[in-house]
Amino acid sequence: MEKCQGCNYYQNGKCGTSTCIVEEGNPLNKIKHVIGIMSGKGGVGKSTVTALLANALKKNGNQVGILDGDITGPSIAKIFGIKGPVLNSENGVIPAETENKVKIMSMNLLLPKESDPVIWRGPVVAGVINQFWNDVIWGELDYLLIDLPPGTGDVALTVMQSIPVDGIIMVTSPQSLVHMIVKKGIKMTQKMDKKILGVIENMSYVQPPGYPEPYYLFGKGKTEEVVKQLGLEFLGGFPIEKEMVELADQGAIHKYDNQLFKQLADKVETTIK
Ligand SMILES: Nc1ncnc2c1ncn2[C@@H]1O[C@H](COP(=O)(O)OP(=O)(O)OP(=O)(O)O)[C@@H](O)[C@H]1O
Repeated sequence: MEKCQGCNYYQNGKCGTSTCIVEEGNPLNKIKHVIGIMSGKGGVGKSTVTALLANALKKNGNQVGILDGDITGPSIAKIFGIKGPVLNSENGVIPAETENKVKIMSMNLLLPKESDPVIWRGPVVAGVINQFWNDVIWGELDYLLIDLPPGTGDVALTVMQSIPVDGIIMVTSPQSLVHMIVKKGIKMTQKMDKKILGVIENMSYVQPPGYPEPYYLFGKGKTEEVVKQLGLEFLGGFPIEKEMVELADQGAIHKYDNQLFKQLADKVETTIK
């Protein structure tokens, strides 16, 4: 895995060319659509949004996979309660499967201990993404969601250059600082000629039990305004949700249901067909 540099990737015993090309992927895979979940800044809830969207797409009757592109800070396996190691076959790596039958490939499923750090330079990390695309037997999927690491670095670049991404969903939290950083992700996506499906605001508000109105800790409507100024679609605001975090911490995020994500899944299905 550590043999190739930059856009290079290790396949069939040799490194690919240094030019970034769109990869065909494993011939055993029939992946209809690829969607990247991105944000400029860390900790805004990308992995949470990825997991909840995957659940909603699955519930709508789709075959769904999640490629955890956050190689150095993977959290997808943990919030679904999945542990490695994943199995290898002669045709490639067999992804793990969640209780609700979402396929998952994450760096944590390859590490001896989930708390072991991955201390690799960017190009090596980017190479692993290509391997997760090429060497994992995803089989037939309607949607592969890629949970990108925060920022506009090597991994985001590799995903946009070498994987046929149909669209990007941007995740932000309501603070203006995050808006500024999210704009960088939006500009990068536009430069790479990828479609932005819209922006979702996570941790929009809080509604403690017994309170009649939602409380907007960081102000109401600012994200929507910024998103509209950029000519993009605002996909809605998801609140700070105690029940969801408790389930995620127990490794049972598949048990959480939410109408906003049902709507998001419906939207994805009608936009990307
Ligand atoms: N709507 C929410 N309500 C409450 N807690 C949330 C919400 N969304 C995310 N969190 C919590 O915030 C933390 C960060 O979320 P998450 O891992 O999804 O963010 P991320 O953007 O993927 O982070 P990273 O930058 O590390 O990849 C987690 O503990 C998660 O449970």
